[in-house]
Amino acid sequence: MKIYEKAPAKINLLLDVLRKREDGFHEVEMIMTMVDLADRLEMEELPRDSIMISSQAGYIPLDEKNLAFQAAKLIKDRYDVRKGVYIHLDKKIPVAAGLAGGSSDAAATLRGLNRLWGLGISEAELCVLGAELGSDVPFCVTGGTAIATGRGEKLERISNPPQCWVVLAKPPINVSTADVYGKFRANELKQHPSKANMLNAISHGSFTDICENLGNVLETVTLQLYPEVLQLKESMERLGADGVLMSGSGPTVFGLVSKEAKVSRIYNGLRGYCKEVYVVRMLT
Ligand SMILES: C[C@](O)(CO)[C@H](O)COP(=O)(O)OP(=O)(O)OC[C@H]1O[C@@H](n2ccc(N)nc2=O)[C@H](O)[C@@H]1O
Ligand SMILES: Nc1ncnc2c1ncn2[C@@H]1O[C@H](COP(=O)(O)OP(=O)(O)OP(=O)(O)O)[C@@H](O)[C@H]1O
Repeated sequence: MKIYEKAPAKINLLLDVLRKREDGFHEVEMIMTMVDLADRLEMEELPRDSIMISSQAGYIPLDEKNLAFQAAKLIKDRYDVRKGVYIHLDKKIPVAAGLAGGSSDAAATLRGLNRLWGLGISEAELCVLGAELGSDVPFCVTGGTAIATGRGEKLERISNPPQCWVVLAKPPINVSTADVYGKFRANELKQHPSKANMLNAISHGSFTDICENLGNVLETVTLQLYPEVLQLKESMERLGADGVLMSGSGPTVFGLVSKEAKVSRIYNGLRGYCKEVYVVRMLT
């Protein structure tokens, strides 16, 4: 039997860091949602007890370093499954982009193998397993729109923001999440984004207020390290996006756009100097 799972990319509408914890992670407050740029995973049982990964993307690891491999191994070990699986990853989400591509593949693997092997694991338990693989994985298991706290693994589901266009642009640089958190200084922060205002905007379905209250404190690090990310933000604003923010630790910048008529102008303007530009919809 073959099964398929979609692994969508996430964006952070709000990302605040409260403090560094004793375990080295940071206590965060985030509001996350999904967009319809997605990897596609195909999973098929193997006649022997092993995990095999393939992908059309030549630039990701296909061994135990792959997050989908790690997810398959975790679920096999924890539930004592003595079966093998072949997983093909059709990568569409850019890698190391701040869009949780690897985390979403891991989450899709957990959901898919739960189905393929009929394990009957609850979504809450899949999230607990996911947290062992990475801070963004639990949110990728549930999807939707959520407030994420703790190191990102504690989730509270909220209503989806109103539908809009999302233009994603990734400059050709690789940003390490660990490096960005490592350089972040909470005590030097002048302003925190307002979670209350963003929640109010989402609950009222106010696109304008959502755009006004976007905020990501990790921009203080990534924009300093990589001025091209700041330039990309400025270009997107100049080209007419309604709200612009860096996603996660970057370097991808997203622009929220309400009117379809504006989208092609922004896309064409960015494509002049940025090769990786995507126009997608919010997943609602
Ligand atoms: C930037 C975000 O993508 C926003 O959604 C996440 O906070 C990061 O999620 P992630 O990539 O799944 O992160 P993990 O794989 O768990 O951690 C990578 C590294 O980022 C740092 N890290 C991550 C999450 C967190 N709350 N505090 C941290 O300090 C740690 O140094 C960790 O070693
Ligand atoms: N299935 C996978 N897809 C993409 N990258 C993977 C995968 N498995 C492991 N990796 C490795 O993980 C690293 C981060 O890739 P990923 O695309 O998940 O980053 P990201 O979008 O910045 O994630 P996040 O937003 O959660 O920080 C890369 O160095 C990549 O080689």
